[in-house]
Amino acid sequence: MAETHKLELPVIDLSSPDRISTANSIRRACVEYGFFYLVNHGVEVELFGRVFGESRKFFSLPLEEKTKLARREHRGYSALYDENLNPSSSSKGDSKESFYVGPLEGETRNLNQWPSQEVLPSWRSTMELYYEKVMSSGKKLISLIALALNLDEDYFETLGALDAPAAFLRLLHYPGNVASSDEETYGASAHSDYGMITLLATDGVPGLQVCRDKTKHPWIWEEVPNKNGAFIVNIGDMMERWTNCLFRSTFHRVMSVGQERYSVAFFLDPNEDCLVKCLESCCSESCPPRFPPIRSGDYLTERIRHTYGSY
Ligand SMILES: O=C(O)CCC(=O)C(=O)O
Ligand SMILES: [Fe+2]
Repeated sequence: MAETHKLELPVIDLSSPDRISTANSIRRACVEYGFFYLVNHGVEVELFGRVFGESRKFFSLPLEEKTKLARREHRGYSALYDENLNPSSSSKGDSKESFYVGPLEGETRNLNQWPSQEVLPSWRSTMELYYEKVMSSGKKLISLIALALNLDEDYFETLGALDAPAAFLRLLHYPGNVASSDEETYGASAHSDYGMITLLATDGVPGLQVCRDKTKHPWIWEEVPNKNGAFIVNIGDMMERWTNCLFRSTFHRVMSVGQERYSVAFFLDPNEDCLVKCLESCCSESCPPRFPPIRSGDYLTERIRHTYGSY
């Protein structure tokens, strides 16, 4: 792989007592990059270790064991090449396998699929704990994002966006040894995330790249190095729409570096019934709303259907 420039993303401290200055930094980061590192977020390094350990155990199971939990209702196992985020780039699909965990509360909680207790006894409790902890960091971050948008810090809460949020945990495994024939193989081909915000943890193996200006051709890709213990946070398309394109949902991809890689993404999306309407604080006479209001659930279902061919 040709040398790519390493991006120095802004670092946001979630526990800083100076919330106004933190909110200002978040605003700059979301306008300029759509990506930043989040530190002092409250999820312990030890828990990251356990989540990556359990993830490795699951993906090491025989394929027929994993296939018993094949993805249904956007929960469970999705095998290598199942997903093609960018159909125009490679016909084969992305060389990654993944596992989705959906909301742990509310009516849909029973749709989750779990590896059997006999095979992986600590798996479910580890993932549930991680889900809760990242959710709590994510909610704190969203109150700072509200401040960054010149809104009350509980704006999204009051709107109901954070009641039973449609948040999905996604464990990812890039085998790294997939023989690349004549076409380039992507771990994850170029895409932007669909939702509000994503909090990503990786095992430190490189490969994540962003394209800061998708309108400029040819696309220029820059590497996002891992930062130990930090989340890599990015803005999704729904948030871009909500902010009338003030915040960017930045294109990114994962290149295979010939090395196995694990990562864990947490897609924090609002309650399905939440209406996503361009925020007044992001609109003006010279910059009117660019999108009509849309129900969050309808928007996401449509996007997921487009990627997988079904929900
Ligand atoms: O694995 C990574 O580093 C990124 C994964 C990603 O972009 C995604 O699942 O949306
Ligand atoms: Fe992504």
